[in-house]
Amino acid sequence: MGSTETATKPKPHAIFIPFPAQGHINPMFKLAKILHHKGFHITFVHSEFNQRRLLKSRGKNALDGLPSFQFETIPDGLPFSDADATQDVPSLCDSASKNCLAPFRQLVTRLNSSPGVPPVSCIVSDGIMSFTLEVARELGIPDVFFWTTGAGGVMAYLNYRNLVEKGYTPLKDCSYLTNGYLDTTVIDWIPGMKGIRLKDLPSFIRTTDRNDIMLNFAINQAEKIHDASALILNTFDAMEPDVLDAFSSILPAVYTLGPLHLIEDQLPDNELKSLGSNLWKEELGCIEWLDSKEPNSVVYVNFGSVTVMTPQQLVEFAWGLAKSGRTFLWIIRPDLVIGETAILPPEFVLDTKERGLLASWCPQVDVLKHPSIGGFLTHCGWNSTLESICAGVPMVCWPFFAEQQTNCWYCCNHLGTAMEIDNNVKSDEVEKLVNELMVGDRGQGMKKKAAELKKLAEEAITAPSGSSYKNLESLVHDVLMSSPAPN
Ligand SMILES: O=c1ccn([C@@H]2O[C@H](COP(=O)(O)OP(=O)(O)O[C@H]3O[C@H](CO)[C@@H](O)[C@H](O)[C@H]3O)[C@@H](O)[C@H]2O)c(=O)[nH]1
Repeated sequence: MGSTETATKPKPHAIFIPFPAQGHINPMFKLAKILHHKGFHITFVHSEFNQRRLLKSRGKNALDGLPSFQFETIPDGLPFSDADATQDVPSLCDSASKNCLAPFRQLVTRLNSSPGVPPVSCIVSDGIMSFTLEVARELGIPDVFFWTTGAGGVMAYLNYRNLVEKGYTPLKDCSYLTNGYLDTTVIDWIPGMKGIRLKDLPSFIRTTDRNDIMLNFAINQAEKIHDASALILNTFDAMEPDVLDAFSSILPAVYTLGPLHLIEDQLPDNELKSLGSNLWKEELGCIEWLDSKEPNSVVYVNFGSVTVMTPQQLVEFAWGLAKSGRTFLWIIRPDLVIGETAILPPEFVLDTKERGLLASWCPQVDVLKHPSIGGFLTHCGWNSTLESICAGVPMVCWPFFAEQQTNCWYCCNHLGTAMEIDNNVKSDEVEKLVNELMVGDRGQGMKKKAAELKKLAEEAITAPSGSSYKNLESLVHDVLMSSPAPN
């Protein structure tokens, strides 16, 4: 391409629209930064609700953006709330699919008539915000879906309709939730997921209602993948080879680009790199506290941005940690406990004050790669799973909902980097598994496996032959800059 042509041709303009929740925003934000570094003009769309939270947690300039990296907002369709909390997920899914198309279309129209802004040339849409396909079709531009789960999660959701048609879900009645049916029913026909039980499939099958919002939302959104220009996953080929192999005959264009936080890490230290996406204020003192601890001595406890638990479950975790005698960093989100502020027993606080640090939110990637962290007690969200593996940290998993059960199954049974804690959590089991994780033979074996995967993750993003490195190059050149619109 000649220099005159380069000077006149507008930049490619990618509009990013994540589902408005932390675990979705983070990986999409990282990809947006990476594409900006590659010369794209970026518009990153937040919900109005999250815009308020970002301004609160990151300061009034948080959404000023940079030249060619702009933030925009659209309403999520839920009633106004001033809370600094995770929104109700089923309501948000329902509302986003019904109410976001019109404001999104208006936004794109406005951007396309804004002087100095290059025309929107591609959409990078969260896989569960598939209403964007309509706008892509109208404009004749590619719409690439970013599913922020692992490949296993996507494969499971793609088989939800089969599970309904074969009669596995909805469950006949509530007794099926506890009578062993979920634990003993092995599903042997999902490609690439041999040996998975109903218990390990994404939690929305645990319903007795065929009209359940989340069951139907998952079915509908997963089926839309076939209409997208391509599918992006924040995973890497050596992490989920069986499912990814199985995808090759089902989905034509899958781009494994992960781990994106490792690619983000390689960006030059500048204003772009320092843009952040956390909805809660990070307590940076955690890192200083970790600096004072011995290598591999600290258990890190964090259940992500959506998990909630009962006051009793909180107390079981607390006493389990206390009885383990281990040093711990426990992140307790302000809205972690159902219906109330988290209250820990005063005896627990007194008992552990020399060796426990409690905080409400932290810079998790930095925490996990800190040398003093020896293990992670997690809910097994996909980002946490990937971030833990990339830091070579083994896990104890307490999956809460969505595809966390699937991630947990995969880490425990295939990767060998995790152990599962019973859903009906008891302090004795927490104590036992935390000690096994930190000093037991099993924990040491898991740590070795995690270290091997960490190396493979690093290889995946390395030029010139890393699978994620190559996929990113071909996504940019073959799809985002030149592909025709979906039919
Ligand atoms: O104190 C904290 C806690 C979390 N995080 C970050 O927040 C994200 C949390 O993501 P994830 O671990 O995936 O958990 P959830 O927030 O629960 O994520 C939702 O989205 C994920 C991606 O689709 C799904 O895998 C989960 O099931 C779903 O609950 C990660 O990037 C963390 O690094 C922090 O920076 N600091």
